[in-house]
Amino acid sequence: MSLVVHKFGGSSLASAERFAAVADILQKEPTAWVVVSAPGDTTDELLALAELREQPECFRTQLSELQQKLHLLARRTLKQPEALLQLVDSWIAEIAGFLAAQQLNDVLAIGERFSSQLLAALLNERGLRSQALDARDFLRLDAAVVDWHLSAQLLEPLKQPGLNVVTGYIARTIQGQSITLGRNGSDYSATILGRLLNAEAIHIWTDVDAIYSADPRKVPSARAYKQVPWQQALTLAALGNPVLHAKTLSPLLDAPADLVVRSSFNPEHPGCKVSQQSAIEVQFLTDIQQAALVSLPANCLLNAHEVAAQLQQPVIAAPGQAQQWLVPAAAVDPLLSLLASQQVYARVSPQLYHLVAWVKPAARRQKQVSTQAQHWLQRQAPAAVFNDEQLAVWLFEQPLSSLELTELHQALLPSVVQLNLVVAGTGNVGSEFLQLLERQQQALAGQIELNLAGLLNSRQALFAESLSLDNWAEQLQRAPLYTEQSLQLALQELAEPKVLIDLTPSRAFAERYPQFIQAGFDLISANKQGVTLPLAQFQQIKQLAAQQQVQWLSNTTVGAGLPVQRLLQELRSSGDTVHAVSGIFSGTLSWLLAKFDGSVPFSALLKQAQQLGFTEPDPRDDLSGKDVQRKLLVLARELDLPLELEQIALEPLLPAALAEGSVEAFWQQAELLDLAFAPVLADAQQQGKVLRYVAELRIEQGQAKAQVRLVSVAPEHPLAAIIPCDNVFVIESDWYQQNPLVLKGPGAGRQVTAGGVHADLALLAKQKIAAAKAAQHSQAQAAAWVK
Ligand SMILES: NC(=O)C1=CN([C@@H]2O[C@H](COP(=O)(O)OP(=O)(O)OC[C@H]3O[C@@H](n4cnc5c(N)ncnc54)[C@H](OP(=O)(O)O)[C@@H]3O)[C@@H](O)[C@H]2O)C=CC1
Ligand SMILES: N[C@@H](CC=O)C(=O)O
Repeated sequence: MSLVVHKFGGSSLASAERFAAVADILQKEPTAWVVVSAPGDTTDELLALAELREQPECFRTQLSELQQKLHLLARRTLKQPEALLQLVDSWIAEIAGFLAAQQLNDVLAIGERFSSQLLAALLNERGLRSQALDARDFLRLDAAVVDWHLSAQLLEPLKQPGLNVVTGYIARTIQGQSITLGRNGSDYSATILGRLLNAEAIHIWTDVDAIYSADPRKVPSARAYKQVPWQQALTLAALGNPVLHAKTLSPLLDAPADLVVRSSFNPEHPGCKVSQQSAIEVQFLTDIQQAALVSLPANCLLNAHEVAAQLQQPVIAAPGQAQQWLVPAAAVDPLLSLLASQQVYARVSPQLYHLVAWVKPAARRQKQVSTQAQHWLQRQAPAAVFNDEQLAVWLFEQPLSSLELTELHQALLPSVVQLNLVVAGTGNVGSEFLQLLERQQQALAGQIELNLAGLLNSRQALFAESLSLDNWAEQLQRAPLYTEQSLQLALQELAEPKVLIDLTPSRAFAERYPQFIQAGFDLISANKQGVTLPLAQFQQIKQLAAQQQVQWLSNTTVGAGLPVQRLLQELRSSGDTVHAVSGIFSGTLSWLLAKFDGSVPFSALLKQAQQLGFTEPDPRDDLSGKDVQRKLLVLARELDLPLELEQIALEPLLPAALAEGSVEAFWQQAELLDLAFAPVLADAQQQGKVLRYVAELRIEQGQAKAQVRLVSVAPEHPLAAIIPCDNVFVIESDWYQQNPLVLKGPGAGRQVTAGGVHADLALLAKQKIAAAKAAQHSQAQAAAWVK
């Protein structure tokens, strides 16, 4: 069974209300493991108390205040606090003795012991089976290194069903002395426990629900990430980021668990996942106020990561310079002592620097910074620059102000509008669309970021802050199976603006458009099912889209990349009235009938058309004329004609015997097509004509008459002179009566269709850019009015 370890920090346990909020969270997870820190500032108060040891009066006053504080918290949290009050009194009575015996860690342990007892008691009062566990009863460290074997052995008999609430921050040495795990020690306890229990995930509950691209107190425009790839989290941690510590991540280096940072103040938010499986691309800007540059002798083989782990301080090898290390000022002396103990004598820069590091986007591995960033750096003139594919480090002689850091952040991570893309369907059209996406991203870079945030096929779905285009197929293959509910949840959570691009052939999927619109999506469909739903259902989606002010673009549903719907829209918006639309609407049938001369069997040609990506997933949709019937309906609806599919007369090409059964069964008997088509071709050839499958919509006195059928035309007929796969749209209108308007070109295929979908996307992107500019403009105007 999947197991999650939840860790709650001091701010999540600072009051009775916070304990109640934590219990509310755990109510939904009745079999989880929980790690707790001391409530609020209790550890600092215990440390302050220890310092007052030589001043008995002050010591007694502080001790009594602490006792009262813990009593009050227990009373406010529990209905029956008596047992815990007695326990607190016994711990308080022991403090002086511990201090006299120089056992400070036993004193510090009181904070976590109190939290675990209080939370377990509260959970029991709520009817959730739970026990408090003192981590010192199982967690053993030998010279600051976890003894995994012994700890696991000691933990085994302590496990109980229900909730196990474990003290964070504290452990024991092999010799049995209490120890603490240092700064952010409870996070470390949680990941150690996660590994001991083989947990699926460790949720670190704190007061933020994201990991930011920079410290939001210094850089107000910092981006909140919902997912961070493991490797980048490690780099960020190595740089001393306060949200993630290298030590916290270390137990999970060779374990498959995810680490999730969540806010106990906003428990519905899924938080930020640090995932080993993530293929997303994020970047960070982080700084260290006072850093020294340490130069090591050329023959020194020490590794900065290992030294950092030993010192529990950030020690970073300067990118591209293994013998030059960067360390915070406070770590210089401990580092020099450690080096000296190994006969390594290093040179330390005479001055301290303000270090600014840029953790680069993982997928693009940029070596160059943007021109804007280059200009900024020229102006600021850093004293030293180190750069490799993953990290850039600049050393400045003066500290950078918050404004300067914000400028650099803006230059490195420009805040252009981001449009989140979810692509449904990764077959012929979908994979070609993804192939073309990078070029479109680059073409629109600086104006809008076309961010691939979700991908799905009929089984699996993959969502992330930003998906890499390099290996989307492998990523999707490894992604979990989804249900309707899980998919809807993931779609709902995605930030707006967002567009769902439907490249599936599925009617069931198209019937979910109202849900997608309600979740805030614009829609782009190559799938014809949505635009050809029964009229009432279609109109309901159109109305909903209008109400929610989202777009529904579907230009590729007819003529693939040919802009036939847009042409009709333009004519109508210019005051013209369309009287008829006719022509060849099927790329597959156009190709087959132009190629079919009897030299190659019809069934073999059909197979080729499928391989070329022209046919529908089920080619009977093409042969039956249904696909053409649908396309004619789409154009009729574009002209606001209230037509249903069944009102379009259809003459199928497909022999009735092949209409039933699976696609596989159809392909097995496809030679029946050869028998059916040979006489049709012979008949046309005898008359000196060619075969064409045509569609026609005529509007006479407000009444629409529509039909799709096979015809034979003379070689001089306009529909005879085509290149195989061409679609031809003949439009008759007030202004194009004698000489109709003709649109002609390839009407099927991966590239033209994917290109057409990109044309819809570019149109939508332009609208989003314009909307963002309009919003900025009105904000600026509002600001001017306020002044
Ligand atoms: N080919 C062309 O020239 C043109 C095609 N179109 C339209 O584009 C669409 C895609 O065509 P094409 O790429 O050739 O088809 P493919 O069969 O090659 O790919 C279809 C994709 O849709 C996925 N899919 C099927 N059902 C669902 C569902 N219910 N939910 C999510 N995903 C689903 C499939 O998943 P899985 O991989 O799991 O099977 C597959 O990835 C069709 O609607 C077609 O009519 C429009 C204009 C031109
Ligand atoms: N199968 C269709 C593809 C485009 O819609 C066709 O052949 O026209």
